[in-house]
Amino acid sequence: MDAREMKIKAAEAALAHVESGMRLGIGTGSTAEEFVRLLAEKVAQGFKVEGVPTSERTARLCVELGVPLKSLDELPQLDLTIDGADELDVALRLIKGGGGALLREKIVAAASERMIVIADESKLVQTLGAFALPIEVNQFGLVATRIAIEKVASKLGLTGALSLRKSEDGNFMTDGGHYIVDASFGRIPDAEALSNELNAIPGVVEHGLFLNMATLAIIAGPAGARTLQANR
Ligand SMILES: O=C(CO)[C@H](O)[C@H](O)COP(=O)(O)O
Repeated sequence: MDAREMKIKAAEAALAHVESGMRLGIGTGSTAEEFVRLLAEKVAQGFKVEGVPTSERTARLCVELGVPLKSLDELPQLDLTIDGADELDVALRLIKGGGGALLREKIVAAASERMIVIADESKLVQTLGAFALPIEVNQFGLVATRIAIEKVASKLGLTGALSLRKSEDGNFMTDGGHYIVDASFGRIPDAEALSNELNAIPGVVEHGLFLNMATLAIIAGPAGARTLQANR
């Protein structure tokens, strides 16, 4: 089974948790897109859902495939969000934001009663951090914010480079008009401490550590999909 087939397996298993009439948060990334494709097939057969997309990219795909959308202001309380992740551990701590949608993804997940993460097994790690942590920062004061992030990293004994994410035509810009600094820490032994410290930096708009948010993970491997339940 190749990586795409594993993503489809995880997305199929997630679809089984979706009931007609649900208000759904819809994630961003290649795994979430497999979910959107499957969801669109059900919608075409008469399944009723209303989706809130976590990015412009996801919104475009939903519109193209006929998945009905609302804004989060129209549907501020959601039943379930289905989203991918760049890394997760068995405690269902996540790193997200590889696709640059972390701010809207976190806002939508926080507005949802439940969050199901879908991923292929390559995303499951012992300790978070091999994937560079995306940190969304305000354009104003970028240098000062970088210095503040470096100070936090040093205080927590984290080493590794910070790099400003680039796109083809300059700095990568999020849907919210912010930049992303990717922090290659290698290992993040205390994700809670790092999250708290980053939250206290004014120029940090949001970061990609999603802690205590996912309620279930569906991990697909060659033998099929298995679930990990949050222990809370
Ligand atoms: O956080 C994300 C986007 O901001 C994605 O969920 C994450 O990058 C995983 O993407 P993919 O399913 O393509 O591996």
